[in-house]
Amino acid sequence: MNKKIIVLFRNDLRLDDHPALWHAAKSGVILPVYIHNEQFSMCNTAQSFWTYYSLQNLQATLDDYNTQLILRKGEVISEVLQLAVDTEADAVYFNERFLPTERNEDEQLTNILQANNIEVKAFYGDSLFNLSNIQNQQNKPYAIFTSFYKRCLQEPVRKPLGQPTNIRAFPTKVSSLALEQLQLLHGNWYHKFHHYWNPGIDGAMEQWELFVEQGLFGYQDKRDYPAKETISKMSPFLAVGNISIRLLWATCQELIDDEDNAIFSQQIESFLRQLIWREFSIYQLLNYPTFSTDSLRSNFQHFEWEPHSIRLEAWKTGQTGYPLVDAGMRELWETGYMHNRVRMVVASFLVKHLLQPWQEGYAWFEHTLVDFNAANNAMGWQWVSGTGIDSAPYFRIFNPSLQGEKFDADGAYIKKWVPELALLPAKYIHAPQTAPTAILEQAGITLGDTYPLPIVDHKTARARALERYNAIKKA
Ligand SMILES: Cc1cc2nc3c(=O)[nH]c(=O)nc-3n(C[C@H](O)[C@H](O)[C@H](O)COP(=O)(O)OP(=O)(O)OC[C@H]3O[C@@H](n4cnc5c(N)ncnc54)[C@H](O)[C@@H]3O)c2cc1C
Repeated sequence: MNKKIIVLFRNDLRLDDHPALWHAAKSGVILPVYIHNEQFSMCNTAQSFWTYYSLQNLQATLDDYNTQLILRKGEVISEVLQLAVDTEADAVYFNERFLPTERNEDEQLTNILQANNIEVKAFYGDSLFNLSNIQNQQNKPYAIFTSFYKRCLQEPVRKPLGQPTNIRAFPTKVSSLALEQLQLLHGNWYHKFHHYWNPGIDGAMEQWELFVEQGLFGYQDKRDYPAKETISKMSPFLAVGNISIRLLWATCQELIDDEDNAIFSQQIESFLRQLIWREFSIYQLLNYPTFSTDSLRSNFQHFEWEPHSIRLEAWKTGQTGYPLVDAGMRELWETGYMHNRVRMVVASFLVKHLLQPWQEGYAWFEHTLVDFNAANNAMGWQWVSGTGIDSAPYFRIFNPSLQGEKFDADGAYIKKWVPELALLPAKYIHAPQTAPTAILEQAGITLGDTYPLPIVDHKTARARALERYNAIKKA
């Protein structure tokens, strides 16, 4: 009963429904540990801001149990082994992860610890379903989302475990680095993120309750409109595990089961469907280990991209002359987040209008998104680029101006993030170059000076992209 157990915290920075912690708390005394590996976790990203404040919040929550979170920096396997030896730990518990590099690391860690007679227990990680059990009738991975989705709905989702009632710390003191020594924060780019987010366990619960109260019951109808705040914004909390995906699922199921909510069940189910998109992305990462680096459709190896640093920079900085694209890219830089509809439009624009390899977009999102997640990011880019399985066909090319007219009809989203267009009437806001000179003057806009002219012409860019695509179709 008094086993000494090290519990590793990685992308599960919470106490609630944390299987490794839950089982360790029942079996002995605990040493909670977080090891920052600069090699794997990219430094100086928007997500390191999130991790920093999540760790701060996790430590504060553990204080209630008189337990210290031990922080270390360096190579994970040797750090864990050293800690286990120094503290005479009997066991190391952790929740599984999904990235190939992480799975490899966990496997090596397990082997080394076991070779040193230290028990290792790995618990199922942050997915709703046991994805390794999900295969089609030919015992192959599902390639179509709808079939995968229907299959998932037949699988049980384990109820969330809650928070351990008691956590008992190791009896002896163990040295820890101070949070600052992990050097997660560099420069001051992300200070402004505090205006928009409250990372950590408490912030996750607040955000979730707010969404259930104000967004969930209208989710399906409004989720595509970036100016309407009816999406959950749970993605950054899920990315580092401030909240359990199973808790979101269980809350929604309870609401669906409540007869008073019968007329809203479709809205709630639509939200659950998005959670299964998240499962589908993890599933692809598990089945295709190079998912986040290589196009799954092999004919794209022959695609003639046009790497171009000036175009790429214009896209990154929101200076393309396409207002919806620019609004999205500036929202991203300002807040570390971008609405899903706009992510699809900016991604399509980069890959198809500007002919930049999708991996460039993936890398920029990895750097700037507070919700960066390799599986979702890879699926998003491969879906838009037409390079993935069950993805949008390459020849379907979004017209960014029409997307704006459809999903931001009055231009409220654009006006918020591209303020130099704020005085332009809605009729012209999605394509300022079509506005008469007098209207531009009244709105204080000089195209090419206060706001860029379109970096490429839509029709020409579309034709060029289709030409390139036809070339690989024949290859
Ligand atoms: C090019 C591109 C890149 C993306 N990169 C990421 C990324 O790095 N991290 C990330 O979490 N999501 C990514 N997405 C998916 C999606 O845009 C975000 O999950 C969503 O915008 C997050 O906002 P939300 O939490 O308010 O979502 P909601 O609409 O409230 O959905 C709830 C949850 O469902 C899941 N979800 C919703 N849409 C998707 C989707 N299309 N694919 C997978 N899961 C989904 C997310 O976990 C999300 O938090 C990307 C999409 C595209 C097109």
